[in-house]
Amino acid sequence: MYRPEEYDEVVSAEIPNETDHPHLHRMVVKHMLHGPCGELNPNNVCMKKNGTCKNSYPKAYSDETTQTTDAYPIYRRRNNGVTVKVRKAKLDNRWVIPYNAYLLAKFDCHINVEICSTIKAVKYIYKYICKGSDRISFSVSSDNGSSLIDEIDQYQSGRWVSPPEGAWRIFRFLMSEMKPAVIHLQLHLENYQPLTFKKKDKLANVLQNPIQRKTMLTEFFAMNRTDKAAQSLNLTYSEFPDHFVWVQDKKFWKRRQIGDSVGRIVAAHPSEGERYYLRILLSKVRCPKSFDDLKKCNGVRVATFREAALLRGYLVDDNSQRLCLEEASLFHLPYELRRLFATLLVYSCPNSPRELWLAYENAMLEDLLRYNQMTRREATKIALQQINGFLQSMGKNIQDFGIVPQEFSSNELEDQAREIRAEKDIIVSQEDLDAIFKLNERQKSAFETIIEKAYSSGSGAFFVDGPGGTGKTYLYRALLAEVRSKGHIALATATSGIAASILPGGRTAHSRFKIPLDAVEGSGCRVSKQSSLAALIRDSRLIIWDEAPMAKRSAIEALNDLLQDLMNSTELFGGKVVVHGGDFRQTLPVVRKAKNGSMGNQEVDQAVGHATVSKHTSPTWNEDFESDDEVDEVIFPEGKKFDDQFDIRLKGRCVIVCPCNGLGCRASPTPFVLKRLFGVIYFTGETFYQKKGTKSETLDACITNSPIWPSLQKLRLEENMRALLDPIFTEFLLKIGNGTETSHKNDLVNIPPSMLIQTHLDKDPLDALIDCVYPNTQLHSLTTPCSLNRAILTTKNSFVDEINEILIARFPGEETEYASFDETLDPNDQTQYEDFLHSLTPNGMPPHRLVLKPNSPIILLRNLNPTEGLCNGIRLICKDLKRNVIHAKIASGDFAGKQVFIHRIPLQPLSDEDYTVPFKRVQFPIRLCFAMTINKAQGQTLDFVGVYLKEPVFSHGQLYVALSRARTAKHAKVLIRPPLFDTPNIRET
Ligand SMILES: Nc1ncnc2c1ncn2[C@@H]1O[C@H](COP(=O)(O)OP(=O)(O)OP(=O)(O)O)[C@@H](O)[C@H]1O
Repeated sequence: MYRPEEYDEVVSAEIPNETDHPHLHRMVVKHMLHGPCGELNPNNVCMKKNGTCKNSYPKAYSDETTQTTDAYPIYRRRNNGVTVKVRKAKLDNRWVIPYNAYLLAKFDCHINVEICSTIKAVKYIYKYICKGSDRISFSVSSDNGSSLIDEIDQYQSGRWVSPPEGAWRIFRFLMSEMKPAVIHLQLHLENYQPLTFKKKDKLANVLQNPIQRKTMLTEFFAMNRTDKAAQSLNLTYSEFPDHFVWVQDKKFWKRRQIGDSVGRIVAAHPSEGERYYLRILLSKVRCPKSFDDLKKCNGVRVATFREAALLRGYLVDDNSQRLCLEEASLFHLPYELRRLFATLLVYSCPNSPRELWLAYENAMLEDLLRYNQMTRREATKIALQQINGFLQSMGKNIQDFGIVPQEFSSNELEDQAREIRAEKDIIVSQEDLDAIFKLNERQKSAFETIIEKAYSSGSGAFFVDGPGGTGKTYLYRALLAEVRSKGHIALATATSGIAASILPGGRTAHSRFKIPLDAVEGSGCRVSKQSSLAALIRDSRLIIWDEAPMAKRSAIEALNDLLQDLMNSTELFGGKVVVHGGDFRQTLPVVRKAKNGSMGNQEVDQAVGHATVSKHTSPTWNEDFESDDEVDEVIFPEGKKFDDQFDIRLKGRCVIVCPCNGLGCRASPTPFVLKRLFGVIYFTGETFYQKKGTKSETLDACITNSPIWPSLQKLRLEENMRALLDPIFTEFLLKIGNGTETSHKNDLVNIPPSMLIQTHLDKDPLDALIDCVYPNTQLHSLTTPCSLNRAILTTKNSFVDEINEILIARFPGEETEYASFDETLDPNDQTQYEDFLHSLTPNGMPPHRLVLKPNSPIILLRNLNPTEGLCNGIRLICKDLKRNVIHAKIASGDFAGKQVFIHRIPLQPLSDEDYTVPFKRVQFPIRLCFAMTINKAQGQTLDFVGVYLKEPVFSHGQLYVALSRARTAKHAKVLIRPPLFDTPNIRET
């Protein structure tokens, strides 16, 4: 479909090379170029009245192909100086029309090619096939300047059949083909199927003819009733065409022998009512035997498909908060019920909180009335105070929800001493007290330095730096135990919820000090000087902030300002003893590439780095990298000079650089991973992106750039305590961590063969890995929950899902399926994209189809209520799986053993995720966690670690994090797939 005047065909310099396209070897490849237009040829047919090309040629140069938010991608057009002459004009890469070299070479003719880069571009597949030069509008006019203009008369629509099309039509060749075939599955309510009949047919006969009444849907039900194969396959309606073929003339399904197809139930709009709800049921319910069967669930029969969808949990029930509390109240855990009520208020925004409170007031007061023998007023006051406490830890106040009865004044529900009492109530474990005497030399020296300051009432600001496993957490626990056991207050905080949950009484620093999540320079903590929190902070002897390198420096500076203000002192941190800690080696969250300049969520909204790099000074760019716009210059640590060996290897799109382990160099994040800088390997994470367009903000973001940084006393831990039992393994880990392990071409490092799963055995290697990590005895022990201190770690969420699916199928017990309700933000998109949205599992979101069994391990994906242990990354064991609430037990960290309720919440993909259809998913914020990503495992010590490398790790740092979760080499197994010869990062010796 082209117009010869518009496009030219030339042999261009951009012939794909042999490595990219081995099949093109020695073929002459022609490329299509847009004919010269604009200044080069103002009369070209593509020119619009305003003097621009209607196809926007010449396009801009671009180093890489990138996907844009609208339909077309921006293709790679490198400014490599190569030009070709076309009709006397010199054209370069900006004029090349998207092409496929193979097709051009094979058919030797013009063939336009576009990449359908987004779901919104799919329409082009259909549009381009149906549109074209065979239909035109044309006008006939004479040159004699006749004044009468009759547009209707003049304009005609004509159809032009070209000779090739004529030939194809005469010979009945296929004009287009679609593979695999998409089968449109009929959708109709009972007895509402369309009937076709001829004029002369008698209606009574038509109605009585059983064949006439048959449709794909009625026969799908019939097959499920009668056909053994259909029953054992247990399929949904959309899956049915994968295994059966519809015979249209005889109207029956027969077993598929060859080929494949995709089943799509025809769309129904929510406004169609029952037909829409029938479609929801048909897309989810397996092996339904009749319309009536769809209306039954757990022995209950309802009257409508809507009710059935609600009953099965496929729709958000207006009543869902009530049902959730109803189900949770059956467990008689009133304290937990109060916490659940508070999270429901915050996350599910009920229409009438007061009615909800009144309906479940009795259940929520049960323990206070029965065991504490309080009056009803006293019990209500305590319950509301507690609920207010939960709400306040989530940044809300009970007064915002209108549930407080009039007889209570607002002051009455503010428990002034709550903060201090809660801190004093923290139980110091014997284990932590014993740790004080088990500290190694470095830990002991750090411990004494810090404690000496804490007891002398002198000021002290520290940074505890040590590779993973050197006992930083162990040291913090010993410090907390020492101070608390003497009756003093010690505040334990961390940047992320999961790190906070490992510390006794740990809270995220943001929630503890009320630091705004989007803290920018000068933004203050929201703590009033008269509040109980202010009193608590003033009273504290010690403040610990773990994972400080992951926090923005503005947050740490905000704490400094807060303490100076509360203590009326200009000393650093108001003269308090504050211990920061962390490990610059591990994979660190970095600022993501955010659309519209907005930041990602708190946990990924970080940036740490220690050098910036400029395009002109960088000797070797890895061409695979996305973009280098953000980089201006290299700032090296003092005394270090640029080294010719300096190799910038850009893996993924990551940002962490650490030339000096965070001690002393200038820090500034860049969108690159710098490797081998001054003989040290630097690390990066999987999916961290540089936020675009706000470089200066990001450069400023990290702790090492703060004026506070030089004043922090650095305490170093060196001995790896996690792997103490296996010194050879420890040494190997440290070498990987420090980048001194011998690496080969493409940064390959050798993994000791004893740690590898053999891939040449008869057994499927993934099965072998699974068996190592979860031997049958572990998986099938119904009495004790599956051991959670084991995990398979891998690089991507898609691999995590693959392993979780295998393991949940093997796990004993009856499965419960929770389907999410996915809603497009634009209601008009709902019908079109609903099925597509179900297929997505964006980063940090639960899947559409969540399959769980009692005792299966899960991981929480949101900070529901960190103060109560419900933080992002915490692992739990499912106990009871109710329709609207999951009763679970916290399995790790300081809150291990605590029973909690989890409810559905609305979740949206992070704003920086590139989803063309913005949507909201209502689902339980959890995932299975037999397997998890390496990044999620950071900071945890595991009894057994399986590392599944379906693709190479993104960096040695990631490998280091994965392996260092184990204590000995015996407790870590690595499966490298595919076999290693061409895997870039890891190889077997
Ligand atoms: N002095 C010690 N004596 C005995 N065991 C120790 C000691 N120090 C640390 N450990 C143990 O070593 C393991 C790793 O320690 P810890 O988790 O404190 O390290 P970390 O530096 O915080 O690691 P990461 O940075 O990976 O979170 C833990 O199992 C801990 O109990």
